[in-house]
Amino acid sequence: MSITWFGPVPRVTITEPELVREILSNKFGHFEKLTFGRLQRMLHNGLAIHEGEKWAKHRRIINPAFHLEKLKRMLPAFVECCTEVVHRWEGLAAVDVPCEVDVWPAMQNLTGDVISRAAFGSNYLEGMRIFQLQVEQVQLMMLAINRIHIPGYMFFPTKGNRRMKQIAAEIGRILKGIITKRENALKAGEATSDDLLGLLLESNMEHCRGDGTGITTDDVIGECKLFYFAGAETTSVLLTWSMIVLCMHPEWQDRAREEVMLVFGASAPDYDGLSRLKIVTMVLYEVLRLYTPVMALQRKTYKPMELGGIRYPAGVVLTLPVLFIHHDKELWGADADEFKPERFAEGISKASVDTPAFFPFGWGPRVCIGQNFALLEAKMGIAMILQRFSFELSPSYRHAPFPIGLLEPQHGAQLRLTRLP
Ligand code: HEM
Repeated sequence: MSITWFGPVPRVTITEPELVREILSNKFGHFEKLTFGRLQRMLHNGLAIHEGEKWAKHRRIINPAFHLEKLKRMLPAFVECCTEVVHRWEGLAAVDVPCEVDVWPAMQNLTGDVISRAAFGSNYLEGMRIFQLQVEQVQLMMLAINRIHIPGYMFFPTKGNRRMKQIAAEIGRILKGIITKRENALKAGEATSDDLLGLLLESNMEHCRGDGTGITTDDVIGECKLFYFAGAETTSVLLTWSMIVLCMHPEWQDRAREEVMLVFGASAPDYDGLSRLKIVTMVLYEVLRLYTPVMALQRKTYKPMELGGIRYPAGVVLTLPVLFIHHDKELWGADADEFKPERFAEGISKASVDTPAFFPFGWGPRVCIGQNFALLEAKMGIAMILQRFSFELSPSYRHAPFPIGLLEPQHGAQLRLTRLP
């Protein structure tokens, strides 16, 4: 644990996994999530990140979208999106003649496409445009954060700030268009409420009936934006690092491919088969440990409280440095920095020494809502790629994990893909 006083707000970094779990479990309601106030203002974006009763209500409405049965029904959409990527690559690579591809943008498109279909069903093409705009928005924000030294800079009419406002307006316009179309279709009995937008709109209708159970149209928009924001880049980073790491460790690439071929042969992966992929799952967990996409979590004490024998007043910001914890030699052993998927052979709880210390999706009531979605998507993507290609690092690849929002490959992920016979 380390304590720093930064301006008027005391900040504490908590590295003990037991305390991290206690904070994230929030049993006694002492902690609140830091909503991205400043970040959201910079994004000109009303993401639906709430606290208290409002959060609980949203979670009640959205959770059904992630039930196992719903996820299973999304699989054909996952297959379609992954097929598009591998077909594009098959067009570039010949058997025995490798082609060079930066796989990162391809993975970004893939995960944006998947979220679009899951969220908007038949309206997914309009949704894809939102995803591209969100990517640009986050890039502009990161540039601005690195430049901001002047208070109020984000409100200056600079080129970047003007573009961010334009983007926010365009996203709002597209979403309103999708929502109106879908509402009309629902009224005409032509649409189902199977996708996320359908669920949100059903709830919005309840809100309009005034029984207090539903959410407003602005909330629907905020929720759709949050989906892209939380679900697309995180999963694309996981897929990208997985491919890079499998290049660095060809023996694991071979083992993972053997497993995939044994379970699926040349057929499209199905849910039951994906659940049986042990090696691929171990590889993904080890990538999430070493290249944790969300590097740190934050909470704030809501009232005076005691933690690990120390008393804290209200208003203290607690940083939980997940990436650091995932590399701690005391928790993971002397080989903590090495890629060793076998440490997950007996599951997550036995992977670390003495106490569970694996938090890529957070923990407790606010654990990532999309973790099963993300893992299913990543398994599907990796399995379909392994079925068709072998891959190695290109000589132009430079290994540079870069902590910019998420942990990203700074110079891209240039790989050489060879089609399998
Ligand atoms: C590898 C992929 C992913 C990673 C590493 C990841 C990581 C996380 C983490 C660490 C949190 C907790 C933040 C906190 O406690 O402060 C979180 C929350 C969340 N994630 Fe994910 N996520 C991933 C994929 C997804 C996907 C695919 C979706 C949606 C389709 C999603 C939607 C959300 C939402 C809505 C929350 C907020 C939950 C709440 O506040 O109750 N995530 N994610």
